[in-house]
Amino acid sequence: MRIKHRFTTSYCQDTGKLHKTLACNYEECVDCSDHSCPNVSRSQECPPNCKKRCKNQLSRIRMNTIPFVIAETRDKGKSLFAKTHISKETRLLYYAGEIISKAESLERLTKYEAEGVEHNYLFECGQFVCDPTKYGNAGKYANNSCDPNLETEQWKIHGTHKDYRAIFFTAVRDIPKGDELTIKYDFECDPSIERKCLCGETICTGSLNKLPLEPNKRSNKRSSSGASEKKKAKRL
Ligand SMILES: C[S@@+](CC[C@H](N)C(=O)[O-])C[C@H]1O[C@@H](n2cnc3c(N)ncnc32)[C@H](O)[C@@H]1O
Repeated sequence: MRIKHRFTTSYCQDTGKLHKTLACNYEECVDCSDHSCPNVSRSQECPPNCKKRCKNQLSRIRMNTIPFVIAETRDKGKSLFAKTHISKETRLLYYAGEIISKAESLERLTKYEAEGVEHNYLFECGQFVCDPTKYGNAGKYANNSCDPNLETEQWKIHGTHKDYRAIFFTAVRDIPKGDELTIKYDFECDPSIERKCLCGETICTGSLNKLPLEPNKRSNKRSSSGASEKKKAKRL
């Protein structure tokens, strides 16, 4: 998997707005792999000059072996499949593509539609949008499921725009070899446009769009400002 991360001119013209993380020097933190690290607990990457054993170097770490392959499905185009057993909590992928403004993403959506591009790859990344349609990595082939085995997390990345959030795919359960790797899209778009979900799960909602919650299923839980809260990413 080669990561091609392109930043267009709309991105980060003002270097004063870069996100700079401080190195973690908390005594309780051993290797920045859990919430004893203040950066991990704020969902932000440590800087390159953090402690020697720092494991919170998300955008810089490369996997030795890629545990998935890209293959055709029967009715949903291409998808990702586990090449080996994947353990719960394995961070699999950094969603890479051109980083563009939200305004430009709307223009591109119209353009792609006119060009007959069959699939939508745009992903909201904080105040920006990641567009891997032409330049990106394997992340673009993750299909939707109503019972996904990957979750999407948003992280602040050292040295990128302060309002940009990188999207990572992480296994939410053990995934057997051969299983399709899926995320939940919750497309935020015109609800009058029907996007039929073909995930085949028994709990399938039938739609790729974000559906309004039924009143009795609404959670009373408030989003705390708790730093350890994982932030879900959004599809466009
Ligand atoms: C990010 S792409 C995924 C890769 C895509 N299958 C391909 O071949 O390039 C998203 C698109 O895949 C299709 N797709 C993904 N999951 C689907 C599902 N559960 N049911 C129907 N179509 C799906 C839709 O066309 C959607 O716009």
